[in-house]
Amino acid sequence: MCTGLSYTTKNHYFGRNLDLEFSYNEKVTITPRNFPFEFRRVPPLPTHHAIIGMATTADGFPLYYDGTNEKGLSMAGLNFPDNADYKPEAADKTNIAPFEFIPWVLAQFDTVTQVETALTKVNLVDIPFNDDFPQSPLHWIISDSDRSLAVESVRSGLRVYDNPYGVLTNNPTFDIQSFNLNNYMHLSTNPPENNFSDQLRFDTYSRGMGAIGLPGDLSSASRFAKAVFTKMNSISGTSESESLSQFFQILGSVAQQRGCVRVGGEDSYEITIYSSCCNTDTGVYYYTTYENSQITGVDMHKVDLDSEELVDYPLTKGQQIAMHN
Ligand SMILES: C[C@H](CCC(=O)NCCS(=O)(=O)O)[C@H]1CC[C@H]2[C@@H]3[C@H](O)C[C@@H]4C[C@H](O)CC[C@]4(C)[C@H]3C[C@H](O)[C@]12C
Repeated sequence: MCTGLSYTTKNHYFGRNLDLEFSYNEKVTITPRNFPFEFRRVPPLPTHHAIIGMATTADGFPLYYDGTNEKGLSMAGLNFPDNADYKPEAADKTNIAPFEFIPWVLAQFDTVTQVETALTKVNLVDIPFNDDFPQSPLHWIISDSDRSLAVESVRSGLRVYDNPYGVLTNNPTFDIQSFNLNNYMHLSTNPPENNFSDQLRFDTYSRGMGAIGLPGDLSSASRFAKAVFTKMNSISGTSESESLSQFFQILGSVAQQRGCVRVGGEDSYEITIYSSCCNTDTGVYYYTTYENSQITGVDMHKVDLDSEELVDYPLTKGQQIAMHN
């Protein structure tokens, strides 16, 4: 399971939790403007926008999980098992393989609205990267500082939804996730009032009772409701420290602790492998990992963005403890 998030204070921030039981050796990866992007079915992009994000590089190609370009456009792929349905090549369409989708979008577009127009021609074609990296069932959140989309290639075709929450988790499809929120409209950040019966007296014995009923389990439908509630009610100052802290707190509200979600075998548990938060205005990509609560940052503008070579930074994974004595 995963959770993607877009959040605006003075600057715009975009990131995600990556929840999985193993790692593909992902690194913070910068693709500079002259890295030659080649695609399977559409023309290459020898020059393009620079990108920073989390990726596994294979055969020299950056397989992005999430990323932001130098114009502030961002995109993340999240698991979408049994619903993702990629198509055969179509002659009248722009045929993009799923693993190319993030690079193809971030390489050339500046805004969500531009992407939305381009998506009317896009066909997510069923071409895997190679035998070592078979097809992933994904859907995507695409955001800028103004708006977000959810993009899903399902049996009935490519579905592009306006995403007013700036949140994406996993199954079910985005229309059902949105509909489910109707069940939570009674939740409040204020103390509850007695609508139960005027013949009974109740005691608001604890703070937070207005949101009793907000799910706390780790299923994707529950994480969606929880992340939307937390984000929509989120209040923070506008400094970098306050904004970043709030962003990681929202992601923390739906993080996965080892032991709570068993997958497959005896000792296999899904955990939040990393949480990321990119300041999309400054191009600084911040992350924490399961065992490294200290925020680590990479500034895309500190490398030569006109070069042709990928630059990557292995994750700092152990705790960085600041001792007082
Ligand atoms: C599984 C990851 C999403 C996290 C998530 O939702 N996990 C929940 C798993 S489950 O529902 O509970 O089973 C996704 C996000 C990005 C994906 C990766 C990126 O798409 C980049 C490449 C793409 C290649 O086709 C496959 C390997 C891969 C390296 C992908 C592996 C995997 O599918 C990733 C890492």
